[in-house]
Amino acid sequence: MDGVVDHLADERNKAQFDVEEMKIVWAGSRHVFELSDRIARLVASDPVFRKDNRATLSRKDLFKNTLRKAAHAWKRIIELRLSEEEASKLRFYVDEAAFTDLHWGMFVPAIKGQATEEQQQKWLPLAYKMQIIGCYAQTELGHGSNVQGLETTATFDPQTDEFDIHSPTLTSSKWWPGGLGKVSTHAVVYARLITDGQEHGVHGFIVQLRSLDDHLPLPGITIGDIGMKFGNGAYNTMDNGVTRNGKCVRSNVPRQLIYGTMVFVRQTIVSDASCALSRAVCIATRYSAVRRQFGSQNGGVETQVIDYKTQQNRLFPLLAAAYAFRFVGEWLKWLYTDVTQRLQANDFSTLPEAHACTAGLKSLTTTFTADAIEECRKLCGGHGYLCSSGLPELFAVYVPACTYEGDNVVLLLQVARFLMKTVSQLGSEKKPVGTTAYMGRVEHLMQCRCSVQKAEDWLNPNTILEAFEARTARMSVAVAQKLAQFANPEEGFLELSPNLVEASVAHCQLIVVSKFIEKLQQDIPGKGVKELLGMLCNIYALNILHKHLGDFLSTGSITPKQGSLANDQLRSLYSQVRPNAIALVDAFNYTDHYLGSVLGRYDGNVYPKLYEEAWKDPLNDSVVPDGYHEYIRPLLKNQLRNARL
Ligand SMILES: CCCCCCCC/C=C\C/C=C/C(=O)SCCNC(=O)CCNC(=O)[C@H](O)C(C)(C)COP(=O)(O)OP(=O)(O)OC[C@H]1O[C@@H](n2cnc3c(N)ncnc32)[C@H](O)[C@@H]1OP(=O)(O)O
Ligand SMILES: Cc1cc2nc3c(=O)[nH]c(=O)nc-3n(C[C@H](O)[C@H](O)[C@H](O)COP(=O)(O)OP(=O)(O)OC[C@H]3O[C@@H](n4cnc5c(N)ncnc54)[C@H](O)[C@@H]3O)c2cc1C
Repeated sequence: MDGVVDHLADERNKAQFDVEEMKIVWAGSRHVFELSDRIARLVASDPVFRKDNRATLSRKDLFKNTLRKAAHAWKRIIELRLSEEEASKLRFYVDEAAFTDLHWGMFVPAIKGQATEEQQQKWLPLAYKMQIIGCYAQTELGHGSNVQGLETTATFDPQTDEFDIHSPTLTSSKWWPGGLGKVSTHAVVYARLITDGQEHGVHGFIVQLRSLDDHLPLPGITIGDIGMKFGNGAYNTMDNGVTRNGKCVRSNVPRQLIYGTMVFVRQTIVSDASCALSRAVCIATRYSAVRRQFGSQNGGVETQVIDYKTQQNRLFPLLAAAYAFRFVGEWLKWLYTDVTQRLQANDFSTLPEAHACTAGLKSLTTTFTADAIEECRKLCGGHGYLCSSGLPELFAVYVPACTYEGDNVVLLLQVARFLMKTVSQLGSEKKPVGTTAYMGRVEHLMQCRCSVQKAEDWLNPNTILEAFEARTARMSVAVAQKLAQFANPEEGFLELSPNLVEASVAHCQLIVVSKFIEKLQQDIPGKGVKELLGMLCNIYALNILHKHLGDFLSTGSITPKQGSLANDQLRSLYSQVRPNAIALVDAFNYTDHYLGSVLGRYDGNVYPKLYEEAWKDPLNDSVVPDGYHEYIRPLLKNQLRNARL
């Protein structure tokens, strides 16, 4: 900030905690912080990675520019001999949806997780050196959610020792896979395995799509892009593809791990939610401190909009959620690593829980984040609607996360199946463990009474936890009892699916709250850091309680009076967080390049930069617009004539 006026300096001076230590907590470790900081600056200082022109480029120019960036990123990775961790951070800070996301994020993990040793030895070195580029081709035009309903077939021909991959219908065309449309040379294709005329369910196959010499599709394969997607710029940097296949390569697949790549990616999506959410919150918080409206007396300064309680009531729960998702993401990563190690030892016991947690938390965090980005746009008033605020593009790029890698409702129904199974086993030998361990105390949770008598009582983590556990246990048991009344359980499941989804949401919210509370039990150094995190944890929990008051009241988990006291406590917490708000978003350590927002600039110098940015629009290249002579002038002349008549 040398030589630059910091318009947010007063705000930064108000902070009551050690921001540098908070940065380490946010990053996860000092090592990750230092690495991220170094790579973020490297990307920000490289002109090839500029992204301020995305909204105005045509689809073709946008796409070519993405290819250029991806090639440049790879060049820098090789030149600088970056490690896998550094390379993945570099792609993260380049911040542009591209085929590389699918190559590194799904193709490589699918081979690592599902291919045999021999197949891995053949394909992984090629993929690691980007001598082949891969994608994940599961979804078809006719089926996405229902994976068992995929139509593409893979028929083994013993004579040639090959699999014939065939899309027999229009609806069996692979439709959506990122990178497939224009770039990928290979794909992991999901298809129904047929041997000796017998079907064996859906399996993954590594398929070569394009020639490595001239990039033309191999014989029998038709490929293209599926067309423009939501938002200008945004996800249109990605080629999402359609193929219809002819022939191809080899098999792999240990049966239980077919869905493993989805578990892996859902886990990464939870961490990613905290990134997208924190980014939107950082923009809205900084701008809310800069923006002033009303409240001036005797010509004095007006009120910063961040000081309005309504602004705090909308913004601070989002800030708290960014931290909450960060910590639950850390925990989920641990859970995923643990289940992977167990699977390698043929221990499948924790797979259902890992599936339920990744599916449920993916759903919860992406739904919340997509809504929150839109809320941040509104929190920035009119200027939030400008592309230069960074928020429209962030929303357009982020919102499909509610759909890809499993539609969020479909995923919650998976959690519901897991919950109902857990409830049905209560009282049996099989004791609930892990995230459902609280169900083991179901008798207590069904009748316990919340002890809160005054607002401060809501600051006790055990009180919060018990209220959340009682709410979830009671909702789950109630829907399980209703299900038991149906002669056909599947029919009951369909009929009661809205209730089941609500119970799943409650269960997932409980996981997030409990993991935040567990985080606070760790040793966290730095003046005031733990105190601030404690406030955010309480805001996250009490805001959910407030928003879902109906659940807590209808299950009798709390009384109306206790609900009202929770709200009083929330207001008090907002006042305590207020002086720390700017420092709490500074702790995300985002560069202005990564934020990509005039409103969220670190120095708060919003107005001159907004003005400057507006003049850069191509429409302002000429004072009189193209089209004046064809369309405006004749109109004006006609009006003149009409007026004379
Ligand atoms: C590091 C960088 C990361 C980069 C990330 C880049 C992101 C880029 C952006 C976009 C990429 C997007 C990619 C995609 O979208 S890929 C396509 C994703 N598709 C889906 O997610 C489809 C969703 N559908 C399903 O997952 C399933 O089919 C289903 C679970 C909804 C339906 O299953 P069901 O009807 O129950 O039947 P099954 O026979 O299929 O299941 C039986 C049994 O298996 C359990 N189970 C299901 N899924 C899993 C799983 N993933 N893991 C473990 N177990 C699973 C299921 O619960 C049943 O169990 P049971 O009740 O005990 O029998
Ligand atoms: C940007 C983007 C990138 C993608 N990238 C890839 C990729 O790389 N590779 C790939 O293979 N796929 C990819 N996909 C596809 C994606 O995985 C699917 O679109 C997703 O899984 C949802 O499936 P669907 O489209 O079949 O939705 P549908 O299942 O058709 O959903 C339509 C509606 O029906 C509801 N619904 C469906 N089933 C049920 C049920 N059982 N009970 C209640 N409601 C139900 C859903 O909630 C939703 O409201 C991508 C999609 C997008 C948007």
